[in-house]
Amino acid sequence: MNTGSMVLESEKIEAFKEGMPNRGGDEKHEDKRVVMKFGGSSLADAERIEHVAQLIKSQIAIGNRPAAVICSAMGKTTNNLLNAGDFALEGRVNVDALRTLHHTTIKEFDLGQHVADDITELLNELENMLNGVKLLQELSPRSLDMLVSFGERMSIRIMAARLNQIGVPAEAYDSWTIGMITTSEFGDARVLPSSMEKIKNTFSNKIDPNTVAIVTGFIGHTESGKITTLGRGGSDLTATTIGAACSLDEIQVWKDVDGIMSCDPRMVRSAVPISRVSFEEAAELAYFGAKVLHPIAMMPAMEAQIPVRVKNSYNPSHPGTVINKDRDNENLVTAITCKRDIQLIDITSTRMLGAYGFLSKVFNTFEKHKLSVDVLASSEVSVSLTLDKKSSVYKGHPLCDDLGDIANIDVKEGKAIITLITDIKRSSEVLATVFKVFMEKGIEVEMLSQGASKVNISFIVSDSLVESAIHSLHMCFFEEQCEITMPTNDKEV
Ligand SMILES: Nc1ncnc2c1ncn2[C@@H]1O[C@H](COP(=O)(O)OP(=O)(O)O)[C@@H](O)[C@H]1O
Ligand SMILES: N[C@@H](CC(=O)OP(=O)(O)O)C(=O)O
Repeated sequence: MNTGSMVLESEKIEAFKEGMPNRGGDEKHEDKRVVMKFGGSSLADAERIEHVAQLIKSQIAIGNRPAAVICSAMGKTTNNLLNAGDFALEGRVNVDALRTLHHTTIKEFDLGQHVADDITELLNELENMLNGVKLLQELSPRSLDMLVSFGERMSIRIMAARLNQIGVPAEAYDSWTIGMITTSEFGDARVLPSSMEKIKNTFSNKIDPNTVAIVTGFIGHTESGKITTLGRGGSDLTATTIGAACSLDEIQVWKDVDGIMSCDPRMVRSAVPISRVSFEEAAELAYFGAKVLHPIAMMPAMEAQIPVRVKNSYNPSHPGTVINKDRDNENLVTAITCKRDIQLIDITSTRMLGAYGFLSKVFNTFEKHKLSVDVLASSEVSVSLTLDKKSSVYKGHPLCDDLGDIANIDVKEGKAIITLITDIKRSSEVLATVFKVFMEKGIEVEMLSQGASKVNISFIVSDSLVESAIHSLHMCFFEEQCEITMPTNDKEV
């Protein structure tokens, strides 16, 4: 694809500004001020970037005006940067694939020498850094954050240049230059509350409201200027933080699906989009496997009471899913999700300690080893819990040594968590229906937990049964509306 003419033409931009809605004057304006976020899959190559750029332009034309557009790194760039770090530790430094991806995109659009020079400078800096890693044989969490930051720093420059080229005034900003300041927990930093005021001031006083700020998702700075990341998938959090700081009308997360679906559409082809969910439901869905949105990303929007809309960049006229304060859904079940290949750990007290001492020792030990538990069920003398792949416990793991004197530990592999986001006031109906389906399909439930957050019910089953279980549940709750026979109260008959 060659887009032909290049260079930001100021007349084109002026003409576009004039055509822009909400441009001052006496008319009544009904524009929506929004933040738009585009993930790596929407920015995978020149063709996708072009699609997003044209989409932004056409959205502006209909009054959907982005104060900021948050971009993730192109395609699988973050993973490729992490791999490049591992290779450097093994003595190999090679950024050829990243050079090719970014420079090919620049050439396809004919974005000009200064954009090419900016990207070359970043790639050279990256290469120097990898040579340092190779030499020092060290890649600390702080260095890893700097390493992966190059992905977003390159993608925003390309996106801003392409927007300017098609007549949408845009400027690229590394997030710290607009006030995104974080804690120094490298790899999983938190946005500092003081960022809100800083971001608000930047947008009110420093950024021309007629210019779209193209901002790096996922990355920030500590107060002392070290680059940090907000955890994988953290660009959603950048978007909600900016939306909340600037009190925008809506936070839009653009994907390749018609919103949050009743189930992962890659697993269940008949999955349907959900029109509305609450923040709480969306957070639980994300936490329990539907990787549509980063779970922590909901917080700023929830606190500022700003709706988040998940939209499809390939079907922009579809309203998508609105995530808002309250549950507004008649369905018994809002969505079904699963987390696969997890461990189920049974910890049974050898009765050396009373119930209180036993539970506190178990939880303290998990905390000590930084093992994060997803689902838990307990009795006075035993605790069953699940751990995901990232934090699995193996034979001889220090956790087993630490708990060995008070408990027997049984680790079961190959399990899956199926989570139903439901109207918890109707949990008996949900449970009756689920067990009817599972009995018909011969699916054994190994553990069950009803979340205290009041919107989810989780079932632990063998991973080999998960697809059949999910298909049957989806069919029942979303396709056939299967009948449940509730017990009647007619004992005297
Ligand atoms: N419940 C769900 N609703 C919508 N999409 C889902 C769901 N579960 C999994 N997905 C998958 O998530 C994908 C979008 O997430 P992702 O690829 O991480 O987006 P991006 O890189 O654009 O941020 C969709 O293409 C879809 O296949
Ligand atoms: N690029 C980062 C941040 C991010 O949010 O990406 P995406 O929006 O593609 O999930 C990552 O891969 O984790």
